[in-house]
Amino acid sequence: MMIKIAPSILSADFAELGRAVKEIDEAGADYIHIDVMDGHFVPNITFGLPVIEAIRPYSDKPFDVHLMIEKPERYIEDFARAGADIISVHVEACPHVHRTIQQIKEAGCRAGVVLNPATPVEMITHILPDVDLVLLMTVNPGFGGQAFIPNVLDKIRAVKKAADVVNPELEIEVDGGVSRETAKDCLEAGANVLVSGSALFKQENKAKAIEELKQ
Ligand SMILES: O=C(CO)[C@H](O)[C@H](O)COP(=O)(O)O
Ligand SMILES: [Fe+2]
Repeated sequence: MMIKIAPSILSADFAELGRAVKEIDEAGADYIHIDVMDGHFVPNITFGLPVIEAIRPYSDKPFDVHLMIEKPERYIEDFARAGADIISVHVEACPHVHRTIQQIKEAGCRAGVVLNPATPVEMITHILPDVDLVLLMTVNPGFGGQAFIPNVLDKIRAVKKAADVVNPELEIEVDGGVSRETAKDCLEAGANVLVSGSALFKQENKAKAIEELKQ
């Protein structure tokens, strides 16, 4: 499957967000990864609907919206209208995750489901055929710049193995602590979408950094 890089704008300069989105678009980002946090599901607050709407004109690349919010079903249509192309919800935040996935598709978006590092893959086995993407957190969600949790590699392999049988088109995305070193392990384990925040935004030459991650 094609390797894709999804820079996380969590590490961008928020005072210059439009410019940052344009910069990573032109540097070859495949998706623009957007971390929405509510200060409740995770211990941090980032940004929401009006910010997504405001940055939408700065890139034509798919907006990959990672919702770290409680009861995300309340806002699916709003995020679709604000410009999301992919909406991913945490299984830990969704008691009726199958219903929420259908809701995302009905809103015209691709649907993703996310697992925290300690949540077993078995939690999503039964919805693998229904989702377009599985996002495996490789840090505890809430902040950029944390250390990669290597145990998650086994979960990548397990999702890949199951997806090959029931949903071969499934994208497997990893998020948190992805760098040149850890990217290789994730790709070998079966991931094809790499989120990168702090490691990428630290680099002056974003195009080179994106290309290096792919290699
Ligand atoms: O979802 C996230 C945090 O909850 C971010 O996408 C992730 O942390 C990216 O940042 P970094 O690459 O610096 O770890
Ligand atoms: Fe994220």
